[in-house]
Amino acid sequence: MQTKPFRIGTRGSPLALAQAHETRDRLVAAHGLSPEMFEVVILSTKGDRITDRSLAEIGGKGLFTEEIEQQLLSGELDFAVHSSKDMPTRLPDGLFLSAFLPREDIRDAFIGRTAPKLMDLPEGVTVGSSSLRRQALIRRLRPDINVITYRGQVETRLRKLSEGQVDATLLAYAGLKRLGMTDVPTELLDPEEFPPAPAQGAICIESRIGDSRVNDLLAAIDDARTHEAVACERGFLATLDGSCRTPIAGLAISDGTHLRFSGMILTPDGRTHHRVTIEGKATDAMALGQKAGEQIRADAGPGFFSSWI
Ligand SMILES: NCc1[nH]cc(CCC(=O)O)c1CC(=O)O
Repeated sequence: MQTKPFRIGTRGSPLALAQAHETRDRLVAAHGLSPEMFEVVILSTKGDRITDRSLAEIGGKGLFTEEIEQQLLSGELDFAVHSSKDMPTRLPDGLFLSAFLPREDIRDAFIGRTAPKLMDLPEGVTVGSSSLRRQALIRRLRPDINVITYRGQVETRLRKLSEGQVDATLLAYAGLKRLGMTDVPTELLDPEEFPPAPAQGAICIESRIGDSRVNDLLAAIDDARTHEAVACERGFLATLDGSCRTPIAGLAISDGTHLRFSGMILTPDGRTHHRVTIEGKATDAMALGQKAGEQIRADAGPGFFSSWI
């Protein structure tokens, strides 16, 4: 019988904490353990400390995970809870994404101050977003709109919006739901027109390869359909994403047997985009995502990527 609590690593933002607590609650319920068997350990990451520049500028993904992964590798943490969307496609040797919680709503939420819907915003207004994908999708649908980079925790972004720094912003509906802020969105965007980021809305758990004590514990709360869908989306991302500078969207849906994936890439100005759709066996999830990535790359041609990078 284990007596020392499992140490769960997380960032300290309200959203990160909500995700760590949801994971702990599910483990407690699945195993009939006492909540004291889990200790939530808060770590500050470079991505939390640097808030004045876009993620692409300061080095992209990895900024939210580096410090946490070091502590996983050194054994100070037993596992870590993350937004799968923030995870680099390549993890440090010795670590893997061992489990995924059932996925939340995958849609982007539009939060408008001067109009409730993206397509109803007055001409030439300013929308704040830090995501290259959201910026490009906005420009595609509303080329007249001025898009500015706009970072910070959910609460900070909403405060800046209410202070009038921007006319509207976009956030993942999943995050707002987990924070109990379901009344904040003024529109939920159609995923056909406004496809989500790969892995949006999915909480993942990262742990050490070969740590069977921890990985057996985590296996009980792994949601297979989410795991397959995110594996496919990350396969797509890994095939395309050399630089973190390409606006990429992708969504897979698995019914446990069969999986269907749709992906999209855009130029940052939103003027050009390409789409791909692929279907196959859920057990081939990652290979399907990679194949979709190769297809869309071939369809776009070399000029697509070299036009702005
Ligand atoms: N780095 C930002 C980030 N990473 C995960 C989420 C939301 C939750 C999710 O997609 O699971 C967010 C905020 C947002 O996009 O609004």
